[in-house]
Amino acid sequence: MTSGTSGIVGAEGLTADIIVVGAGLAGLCAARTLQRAGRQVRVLEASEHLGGRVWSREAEGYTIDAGFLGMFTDYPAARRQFDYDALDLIILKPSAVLRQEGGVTELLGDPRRDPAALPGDLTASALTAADRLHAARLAAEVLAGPAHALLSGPDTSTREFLLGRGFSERSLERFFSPFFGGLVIDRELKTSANLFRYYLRLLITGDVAIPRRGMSELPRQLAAGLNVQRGVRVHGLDSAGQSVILRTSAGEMRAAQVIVATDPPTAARLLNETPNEPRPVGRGSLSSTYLHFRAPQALEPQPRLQLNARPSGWLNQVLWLDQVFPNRVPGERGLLIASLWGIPEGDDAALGELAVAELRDWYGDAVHTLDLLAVDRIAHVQYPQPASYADSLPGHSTALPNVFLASEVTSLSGIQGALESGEKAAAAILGDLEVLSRPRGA
Ligand SMILES: Cc1cc2nc3c(=O)[nH]c(=O)nc-3n(C[C@H](O)[C@H](O)[C@H](O)COP(=O)(O)OP(=O)(O)OC[C@H]3O[C@@H](n4cnc5c(N)ncnc54)[C@H](O)[C@@H]3O)c2cc1C
Repeated sequence: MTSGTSGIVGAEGLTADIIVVGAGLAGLCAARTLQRAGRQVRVLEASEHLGGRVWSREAEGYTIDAGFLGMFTDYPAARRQFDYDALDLIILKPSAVLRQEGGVTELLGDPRRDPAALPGDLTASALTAADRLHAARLAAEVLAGPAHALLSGPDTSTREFLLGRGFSERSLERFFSPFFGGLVIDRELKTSANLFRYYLRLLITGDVAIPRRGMSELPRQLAAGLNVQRGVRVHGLDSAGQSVILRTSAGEMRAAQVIVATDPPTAARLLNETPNEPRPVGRGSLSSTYLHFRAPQALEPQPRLQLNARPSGWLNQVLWLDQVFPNRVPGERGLLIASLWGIPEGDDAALGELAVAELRDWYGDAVHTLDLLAVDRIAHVQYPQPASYADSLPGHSTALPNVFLASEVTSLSGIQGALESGEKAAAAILGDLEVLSRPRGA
């Protein structure tokens, strides 16, 4: 066999003891855990950047994240894996502006940490008086017991759960759909109610934060000291006795053990998943488009996330990043990120016009100053997590001998799920039962 262009072939013809396929958060977390346990690990990454879906780049002097991402500071796995001080986190305000029909704007949030949200919390048209009482009760309920316990037990859709709790249809349409639906890319609130309650808990007890220098700080911290080979795509895996052969764009490589840490659709292919698998790795994809606009100046001084609460149109969330990250903007300029539901057809210019047409309702003719800087069309942002999705999650062992899975798809779609899966895939190799028995979401 050949070892690949820069493979270091070990005594048994191995390129490395362990090869991790994919340098997203799951793969990097698994690789770091194994390397710290004394294993020889190599990470192969198809793209030229670290972090998979979590990364930032420079565009004409602006630092932009590939999409709008934030980390819940109370993710238990993030607390274990990251040095928060070194990440230099900027905490987003725990509130959001709801843009309702007819040009009405309503600020809602946690009044303890953002007192400006108090009047909206008390009077916003999105909530009835009864909704406010139900919300207070729900908040108290999710605070009882550990956060991860909210992920287990009987499940239903968020929509059914909220209606069952007495929340009004109006609150679902005008508040919960733009707020939680916008987060999980599911306007209809079909997503698991257990997941909703888990996220609600984390939002009450912690913050949403983004590193000052960009989301790339997360993978950079995990990857320090690791052997990561970029630009190497793995096309297939073959079992070979006690080892695994990897067919890659840089030739064949061989490892005693392999961790597949790609996005779920690719992982399903590499693991030769067949249809009707009871615990599928490929579970579909929710997609989204992100438009980055610059402007001579921000069109408003709002440092909070803005949620489009109108039930139609393409616009989902909007944030003026220059108000939160002045360091990412050259000079006194505006930088706006707008997310769209799905991936509309059309070239960049057409998508820019689509977003500007909807933003015109917010900012009037001043939208002519918006200049499209970059577009990210992301086919797999998350996988759908409907009611009871967790009943059929795959584990870390696979049908291929010596091949393990580290992926958000083993837990929940997000940074917690990715890190947790990296920890557990490594634990499966190391035989670390304590980590393996940690509950999902803990
Ligand atoms: C725009 C956006 C916003 C998000 N917002 C949030 C948020 O606010 N909070 C949150 O918690 N989560 C959020 N998420 C989800 C979160 O980013 C993911 O759940 C998490 O990063 C998944 O990590 P991963 O390592 O499992 O997969 P990935 O990040 O997909 O990493 C997989 C890696 O494998 C590589 N790869 C793929 N195929 C191959 C191959 N054949 N050979 C070699 N390498 C390969 C890829 O290039 C990639 O680097 C968001 C995601 C996106 C895209």
